[in-house]
Amino acid sequence: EWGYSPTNGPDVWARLFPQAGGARQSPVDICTSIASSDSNLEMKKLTFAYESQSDLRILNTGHGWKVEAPQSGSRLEGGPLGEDIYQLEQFHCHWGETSAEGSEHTVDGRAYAGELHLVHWNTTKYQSFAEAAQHPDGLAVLGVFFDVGNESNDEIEKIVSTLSEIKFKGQFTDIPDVIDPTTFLPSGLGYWTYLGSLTTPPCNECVIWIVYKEPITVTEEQVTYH
Ligand SMILES: NS(=O)(=O)c1ccc2o/c(=N\O)[nH]c2c1
Ligand SMILES: [Zn+2]
Repeated sequence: EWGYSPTNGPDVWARLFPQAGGARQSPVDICTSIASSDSNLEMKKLTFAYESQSDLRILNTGHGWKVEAPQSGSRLEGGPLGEDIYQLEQFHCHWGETSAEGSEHTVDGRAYAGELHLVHWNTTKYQSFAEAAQHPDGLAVLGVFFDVGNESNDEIEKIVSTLSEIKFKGQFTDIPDVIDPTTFLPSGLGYWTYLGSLTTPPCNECVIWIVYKEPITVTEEQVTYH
């Protein structure tokens, strides 16, 4: 089973998952000095139409939590996504044992306490998430960094408050509340974008990454697993 230890971590993933050795692998370190601004991206604003989600299930993935949002009406389009419509499939987080680390992307070498990924797939061109994941423009993932501060994030609280019911990998439970994914987005909507991959096996090179520059604030408890 893949993981993050020296014997099963990213350096050996390519043995089992050949795409992990590819040319557009994520995550990356975002070097802000060489990131170029693209004027026509500003023209085609990134727009999202997120609906509040109910009847959501949360899964302990063994590396964090994942909330499935199948058949959700939440859509993403514009910006670097051309003319295609991308639909929210799931959102999940990556975090660490301390708030000093946990994010997958880093910014000028700096890691954040965690990172939320809102995973969308191209419903204009493909018939399923699995099919979309086989194509270079199949997925669009929004990355939002978590910064640790004094104010807790109410929407994240609705999620992490259920984790006590799914202590072990592979366990599911229902989220009783309604979740509004727009509340996960920072107020400043500036982002970096690049063509990359799934950050975990099978590491398919199918992701248009959109990483927001501004982190959202959560508390220490909300972003470290115990
Ligand atoms: N962490 S990530 O790049 O957002 C991501 C998104 C969807 C994924 O599906 C996966 N296996 O089926 N890995 C994976 C990683
Ligand atoms: Zn992820």
